[in-house]
Amino acid sequence: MNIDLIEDDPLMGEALTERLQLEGFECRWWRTANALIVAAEGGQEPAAAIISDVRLPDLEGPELMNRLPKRWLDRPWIFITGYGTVAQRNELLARGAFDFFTKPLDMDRLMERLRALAPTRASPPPLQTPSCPLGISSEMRKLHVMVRRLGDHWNTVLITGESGAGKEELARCLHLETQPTGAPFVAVNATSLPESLIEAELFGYEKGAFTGASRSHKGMFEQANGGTLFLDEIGDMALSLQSRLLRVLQDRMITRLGSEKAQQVQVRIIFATNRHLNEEVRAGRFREDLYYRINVVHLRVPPLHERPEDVPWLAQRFVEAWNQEHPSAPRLLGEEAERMLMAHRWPGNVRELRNCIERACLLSEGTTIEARLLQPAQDESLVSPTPEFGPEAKSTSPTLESYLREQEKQYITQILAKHDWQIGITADALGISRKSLWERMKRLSIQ
Ligand SMILES: Nc1ncnc2c1ncn2[C@@H]1O[C@H](COP(=O)(O)OP(=O)(O)OP(=O)(O)O)[C@@H](O)[C@H]1O
Repeated sequence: MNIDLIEDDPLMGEALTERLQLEGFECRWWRTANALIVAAEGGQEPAAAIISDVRLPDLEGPELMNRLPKRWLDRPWIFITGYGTVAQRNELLARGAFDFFTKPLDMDRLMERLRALAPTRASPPPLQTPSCPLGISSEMRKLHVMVRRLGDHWNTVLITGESGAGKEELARCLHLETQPTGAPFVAVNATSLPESLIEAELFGYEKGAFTGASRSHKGMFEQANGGTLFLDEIGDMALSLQSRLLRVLQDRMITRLGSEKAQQVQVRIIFATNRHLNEEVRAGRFREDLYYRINVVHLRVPPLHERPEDVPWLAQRFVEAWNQEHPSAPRLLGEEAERMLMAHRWPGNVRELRNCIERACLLSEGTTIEARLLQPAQDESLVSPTPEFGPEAKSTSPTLESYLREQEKQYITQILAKHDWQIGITADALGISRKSLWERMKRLSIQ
């Protein structure tokens, strides 16, 4: 099915065109009402459906309907407006509009509406995904099917979901399954560092760009060149940084701090957040234009309690990972242990489950993991501070835990400071991955 899109805003136009094409629609994009009028008067046939902005620079969208030959009015018109009122909606519908959407635009609902208009459109054949690396639940399988469908055609993807649900895991899967082998995957957490440092981390800097910049440094965009940049916690990013990011999205050009020279990067970007970005837009904390630009394809990772089938499957994977690392002390999950895992709600999601299994493997005295060891640690169940696994919850030593936590925090902070808060170098110095460092910084509230 083909679609005529009339939209003057370049960001909105690009985002809509990209999404329509990903959904399998052909899209013809008109930047002004006049361009369309001239083409229609010259004999141009209308597409199967028309999407139009209400407020165009040269004409109001509804007025445009009056200026076009009749054959153009027989098509379903869908209007988009930033300032929708009930009266305007009723007026548009009375004039024959098929539907009316207000901004922030719900892309998924718009696509649903368009798909309903093309019931006979051959839907893409279901993909065979015999093994899904994300889980066995139907929700995770569906996500995997989506990943495969995106194939090589995506530039920007938004992943949402609760903390620890597996957004980065999904991002890695998207990268691995759609990018050439060996292409870089660079993950960066938008809130892990103060604003000034995150800019330096993202865009890089030249020697002497600021106090402490003793040598030039390649930013994350450059490091991800030819591959994927995963930008986590995008909903918490400062507005000034959002503006810079928007410019990069427009032309994929970056400029190191302290440099005059812009350079082109070929980077696909995956954004992730555990916030509702449309609410952030309404509250003025997130740029509306950036929201449109990144909301082209939206994948939502459901929290673990919405897909309980994945709990024993994931637990089993974590035990297997332990066994591979510790072949002399193999562990086994018994039935009682599995029942216990299934009974918990996992407010900290997969991260909490993984930590719980790792701890139980470590503390287990025999091969079969004792069910009593499968209690969530108190500081991981941030959403529900009360341990849900019975009275044994009190058997660990909080004093030792809090002591170790404080030591860990002090040591990491000290090494971060020593390396100018550069995540990559600090992670190397500590002998852990960047991701692990971010996770620890988050858990220990290191700002
Ligand atoms: N499908 C999965 N298979 C194996 N491990 C997983 C899976 N999903 C998540 N995990 C593990 O759970 C932990 C949290 O996952 P991840 O970092 O992807 O979550 P997130 O949603 O990005 O969290 P945050 O919002 O806090 O950044 C990680 O250690 C990850 O390896």
